[in-house]
Parts: sequence; structure tokens; C-alpha cells
Amino acid sequence: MASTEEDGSVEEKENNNKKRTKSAIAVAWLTFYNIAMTAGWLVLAIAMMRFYIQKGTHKGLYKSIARTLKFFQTIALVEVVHCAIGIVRTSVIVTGVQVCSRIFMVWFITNSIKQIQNEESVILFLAVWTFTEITRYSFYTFNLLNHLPYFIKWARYNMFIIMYPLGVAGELLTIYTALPYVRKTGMLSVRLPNKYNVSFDYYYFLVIVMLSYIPLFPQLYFHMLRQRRKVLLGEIIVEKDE
Ligand SMILES: CCCCCCCCCCCCC/C=C/C(=O)SCCNC(=O)CCNC(=O)[C@H](O)C(C)(C)COP(=O)(O)OP(=O)(O)OC[C@H]1O[C@@H](n2cnc3c(N)ncnc32)[C@H](O)[C@@H]1OP(=O)(O)O
Repeated sequence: MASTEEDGSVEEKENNNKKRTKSAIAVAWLTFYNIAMTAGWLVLAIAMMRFYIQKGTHKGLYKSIARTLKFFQTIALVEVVHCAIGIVRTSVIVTGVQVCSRIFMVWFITNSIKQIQNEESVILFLAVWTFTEITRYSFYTFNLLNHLPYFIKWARYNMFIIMYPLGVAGELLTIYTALPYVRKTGMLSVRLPNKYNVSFDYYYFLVIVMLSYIPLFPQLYFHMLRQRRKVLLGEIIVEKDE
């Protein structure tokens, strides 16, 4: 009996150690990831500001930062994996919609349709994304290091109230501007007849994507409002009790 209890406690200790090691690895990875992403988006912010100051126009700005943008935005797919394996407490669906819609904007709209790259709406969503991501990743980094300045927390859970609609406006305007080019060129579309007997019209697909913002965006926005209430108002209640 004594030996079983002893075994049990050894096993328990081993399990606890494993859990601790796993979470330490997860914390180390997330810290590295968030620092790298903060740096990446900071590089983008500086590159955009430098371009504008030097050239005095936004024309050509997208092209100058395209590579860095594609790299850091595509890497964000890792965040869906973070949720799926449970190292961050966020919904796979919410994160998936957020990340995939961004990747879609970058690769299948802005990168594929050169004629729209100099539109003001592109600069609008780029500026909004950049500000949001610098705030978000630095929030996660400082939070993981247990040294979170209040202004970063405040910015993370307040700025989205304006930034989210602005970013979405920039994205929708960009897709809208792309529609005539897509229709004219028939890009990424599959016409009948063909040997697989399938057809796909990218123009109508984009119309559906635009319409899908109507049910999906409010869900993301209300998710963030709930997070805001949890983090900001929750903390106020705790402070009052203390
Ligand atoms: C095929 C084509 C498909 C097209 C589909 C089209 C439809 C699309 C419709 C909508 C489109 C939206 C487009 C987006 C536009 C913009 O981004 S505009 C710019 C403004 N944007 C924002 O403000 C973004 C706001 N959104 C987000 O922050 C996220 O994307 C999120 C997923 C919604 C965030 O939510 P969540 O992670 O749940 O909230 P948090 O409070 O930040 O975190 C919760 C907990 O998880 C921890 N955590 C999360 N990530 C990390 C991490 N990287 N590292 C460490 N920790 C992390 C976080 O600390 C929290 O933990 P706890 O404190 O323990 O709760």
C-alpha cells in the first residue's frame, strides 16, 4: 500500500513536472513569437512612414512593403495552431476567420490585382492593421513577461472600437474597387466548357466575400467587446474589492 502511494505521488510529480515543462516551453515560444511579430509590424510601420516622408505620396507604398507584409501576415496562421493545440485560450473559429480574411486580402486581392495597389483604401487598412498588430503583439509580450504597462492594455482593449470598423471599411472598399478589374480580366475564374465540367466565377465569389462581412464582422467585434469587458471592467471590480 505504502509503495502504491509512493508510486502514485511519484507519478503525480512527474505529470506535474511535464505540465510545467510544457507550459514553460509554450510560454517561451509565445514570447519569442510575439516579440518577432511586434518587431515585424514595427519594421512595416517604419518602412511605410519612411516611404511617405521621402516620396510625399502613397503611390508605390504597397509595392515597397509587399514582401514584408506577406511574410508577417502569412506567419499569423500559426495563431490558429496555437488555439487548436490549446496554448492560448482563444477560439479557433474566431482566430481562423480573422487570420484567413487578412491573408485573403493580402494574397488574393492586393497582391494579385496590381491596378488597385495604389488605392487610398489599401493604405487605410494597412495603417490600421499595422497599428493594431503592434499594440496586440506588444500586449501579449508584456503580459507573458508579467510587466504589462497600463497604456498598452488600454490601447489593446479600446482602440479596436474605432480601428476595427476602419480596417473593415478599407478592406471592403478595396474589394469593391477590385470588382471591375476582376470582371474584365476573368482572373482566377474557371469557365465552361472544361474537362472537369466545373465553373467558378471569382467576381461573384468576391461579392459573396463582401456579403459575408455582414454576419461575420459583428461576431468578431462583439467578441472583442466581451474581451474588453472581461479584461478592463473585470480588473476594476477586483481593484474595488481590494
Ligand atoms: C476565404 C476568404 C474568407 C473571407 C471571410 C471574410 C469575412 C471576414 C469578416 C471579418 C473580417 C475582419 C477583418 C479584420 C480586420 C482588421 O483586423 S481591422 C484592424 C483592427 N483589428 C483588430 O482590432 C483585431 C481585433 N481582433 C483580434 O485581436 C484577434 O484577431 C482576435 C482573434 C479577435 C483576438 O481575440 P482573442 O485572442 O480571443 O482576444 P485576446 O483578449 O487578445 O486574447 C485571449 C487570450 O488568449 C491569449 N492570447 C491570444 N493570442 C496570444 C498570443 N499570440 N500570445 C500569448 N497569448 C495570447 C491572451 O493573452 C488571452 O489570454 P487570457 O488572458 O489567459 O484570457
